[in-house]
Amino acid sequence: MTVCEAPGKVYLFGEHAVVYGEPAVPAAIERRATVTAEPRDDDHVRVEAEDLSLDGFTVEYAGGRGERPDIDVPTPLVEAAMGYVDAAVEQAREAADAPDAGFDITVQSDIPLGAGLGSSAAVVVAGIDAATRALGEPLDRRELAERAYRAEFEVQDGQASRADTFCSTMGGAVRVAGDDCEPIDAPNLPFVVGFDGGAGDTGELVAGVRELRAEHEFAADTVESIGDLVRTGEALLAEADAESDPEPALLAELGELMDFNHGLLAALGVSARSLDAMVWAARDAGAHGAKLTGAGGGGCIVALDESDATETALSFTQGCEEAFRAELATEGVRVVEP
Ligand SMILES: Nc1ncnc2c1ncn2[C@@H]1O[C@H](COP(=O)(O)OP(=O)(O)OP(=O)(O)O)[C@@H](O)[C@H]1O
Ligand SMILES: C[C@@](O)(CCO)CC(=O)[O-]
Ligand SMILES: [Mg+2]
Repeated sequence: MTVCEAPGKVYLFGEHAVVYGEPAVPAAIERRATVTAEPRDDDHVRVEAEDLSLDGFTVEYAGGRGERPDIDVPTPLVEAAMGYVDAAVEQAREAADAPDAGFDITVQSDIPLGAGLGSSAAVVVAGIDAATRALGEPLDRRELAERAYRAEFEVQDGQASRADTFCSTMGGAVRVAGDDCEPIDAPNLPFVVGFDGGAGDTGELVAGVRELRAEHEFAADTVESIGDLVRTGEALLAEADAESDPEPALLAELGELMDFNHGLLAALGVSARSLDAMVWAARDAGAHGAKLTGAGGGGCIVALDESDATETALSFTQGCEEAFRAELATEGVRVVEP
């Protein structure tokens, strides 16, 4: 039995624009998905994922005792729920050159699903790592990250960047632009997360931005402007001392860029009333800056605040279900049991 765990992430800036080759800077956070993989004697895959729940289904039964009910769960729902685990198993089989390998897989996670904290990437990264190790074919981290990207790319119908999967694999803060992925030195930033209890569909939201961008030059310019602000942010991080606490002036400048980034994401149509409400609550509480994180549509915002004020304000904000401080996860995917 092999157990691996991989972290979720917040975007300091650059989500969505990163899909079109602009740079982005995500940072891994100490919320993890844990995947257990146990090889089987046959080629079946059995998945236990207790965090996945279906909204509703129909059961049909003839009444005879001992007969199995026919449970009607719409195929797209099952596919949506299972897609990432399935794609991770496929990548592991291919990497280990074991097309018929079967597994018992268990997924547990403290990353909310579809909320912008990279739950899909964490599940895919930990899943591929656990399954390849269970087959005795561990991958180096670059190859693991690349395969995890391919899995997300496939499930999201070609609408994915390498940012989430690379960040979850490596841990810490990273910079991703196209296929250029590098860990970067960044000071330990005081991230506070607000979660509205909801979710957004990453594939759909990315497709929406893609359409807008194709239709209007000003939308394409907006995507480019996000890239410009990320380049400004990167330069600030490069000058900062990664070993000591961030200077107030750095936090103020990063915060300003985060505020700007949220405005541009909202212009691209990926914010939501609940996300805007949490962003404003954070700013009113004195956060250096606040923005939605990840695909948007619902889910989480991230703010910068070294004091408790933002977390407290968010916990009293209507529409915010949970507020918490997110510590930087300096270690990416790791083995819990060999
Ligand atoms: N604990 C889990 N168990 C099984 N599958 C999971 C789990 N967590 C996430 N997933 C898979 O990931 C999907 C959510 O991925 P999606 O990309 O939409 O959101 P996200 O990764 O949380 O947010 P974002 O991509 O915006 O950062 C779920 O529908 C499910 O298929
Ligand atoms: C919206 C997006 O940029 C981030 C989702 O966490 C999509 C991606 O990069 O794959
Ligand atoms: Mg995702």
